[in-house]
Amino acid sequence: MSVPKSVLLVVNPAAGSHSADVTAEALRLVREAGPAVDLLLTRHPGHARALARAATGPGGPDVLVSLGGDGTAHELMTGLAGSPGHPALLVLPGGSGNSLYRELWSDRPWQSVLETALSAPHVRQVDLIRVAETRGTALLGASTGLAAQTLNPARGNAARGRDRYEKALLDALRTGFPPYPGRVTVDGAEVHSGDTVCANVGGGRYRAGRFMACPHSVLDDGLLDVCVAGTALPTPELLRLAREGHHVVREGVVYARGRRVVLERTDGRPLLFEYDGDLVRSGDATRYTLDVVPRALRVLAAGASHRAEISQDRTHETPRKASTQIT
Ligand SMILES: Nc1ncnc2c1ncn2[C@@H]1O[C@H](COP(=O)(O)OP(=O)(O)OP(=O)(O)O)[C@@H](O)[C@H]1O
Repeated sequence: MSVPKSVLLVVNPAAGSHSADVTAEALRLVREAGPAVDLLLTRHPGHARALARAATGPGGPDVLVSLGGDGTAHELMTGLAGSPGHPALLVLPGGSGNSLYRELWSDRPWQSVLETALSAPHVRQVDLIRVAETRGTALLGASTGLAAQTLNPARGNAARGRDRYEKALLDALRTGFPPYPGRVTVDGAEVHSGDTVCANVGGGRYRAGRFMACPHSVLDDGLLDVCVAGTALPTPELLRLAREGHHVVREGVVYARGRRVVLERTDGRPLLFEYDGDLVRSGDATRYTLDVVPRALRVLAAGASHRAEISQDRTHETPRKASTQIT
C-alpha cells in the first residue's frame, strides 16, 4: 500500500480508556505524518459501523483509524467487510481489553505504531469468523462458558482496563462457576465431549487483553483455532497458565484447527456464547456454527521488520495431542 493521503479517525468516547488528551495527540500525530484527517466521535452503539460503511463509498479515506476498544474495532470491521478494496483499518488501544491491538502490535506504544503505520503502511488481509446462526461476523474470536459468562459483570465492575475482565473472572471463580455439558466439532470430527469450562475460537490469540486463549492462532492462515478446557484442569490453574498460553499442553485441554467449528450444549439448555466481546441473546439456542472467511479484512499491521518482536509474544508450547488434533 502506498503512503495514505487521507485518514478518518473514529473515536469511541464511551470506550474504557478514552481521553480527550489521547484523541488530541492522535489527531496531531496523524497531521504530522502528512495525510488529511477527519475526526468523528461515535454517538451511540452501532454508530461506528455506519461510519465505516459510509467510508467505503466514493471519496472515502485511505485509512480508517479505530481509537476505542475491541468493540469499536468490531463495529468498524462489520462496516468495512464485504466492500472490496475498502479503507485499511488501523486499530489503536482506546478501550479496556484491547486484545486486537495486542495481537497486531504487541505492547508497542501506540504513538510509534501510528507513525509506522502511516509512513510505511503494511496491509495484512486477515480472516474473519462467520457465525451461521446469528449471521454475524467476528474478528477477534468467540467463546462459550466462563469467558462469556463474565462479560456483563466485567462491564459493571469498577476496575479499569484489563483488570476489569480479570476481576470478573476471579469473582466468577469465587462464587463457583458451573461447567456445562458440551460438544465441540471441527470440520465434522468431534474433538471434545463432556463437561466444559470454556471453548475459545480464534481469530486472535488474546482475549480480555491478558489471556492467550488460542496461542497458536494466526490471523491470516485461512483456519480457525479452537481451544476447549474441560474440568480436569482446575479453573484457577487454567487462568494462570493461559496468561502465557501454557494451558494448551495440560490434561483436559484440547486444541484443534479447521475451517468450521461447531459449539454445542448437550443438555438442551441455552449455550452461553459471545463473539468479539458481545454476548449473543438468541433465546434458547444450544448450538453455534463458526466458519472461517479467509482474508476478508484489510488491516494495517506490523511489516516484516517489526514481526520478529511480535512473534516473541507467541508461546512455544506444543498443544497436547497435536498430531491428531491439529490439522
Ligand atoms: N457514544 C457512545 N455512548 C455509549 N456507548 C457507545 C458510544 N459509542 C460507542 N459505544 C459502544 O461502546 C461499547 C464499548 O466500546 P469498546 O468495546 O470499544 O470499549 P471497551 O469495552 O472499553 O474495550 P474492549 O472491548 O477492548 O474491552 C461498544 O459496544 C460501542 O457500541
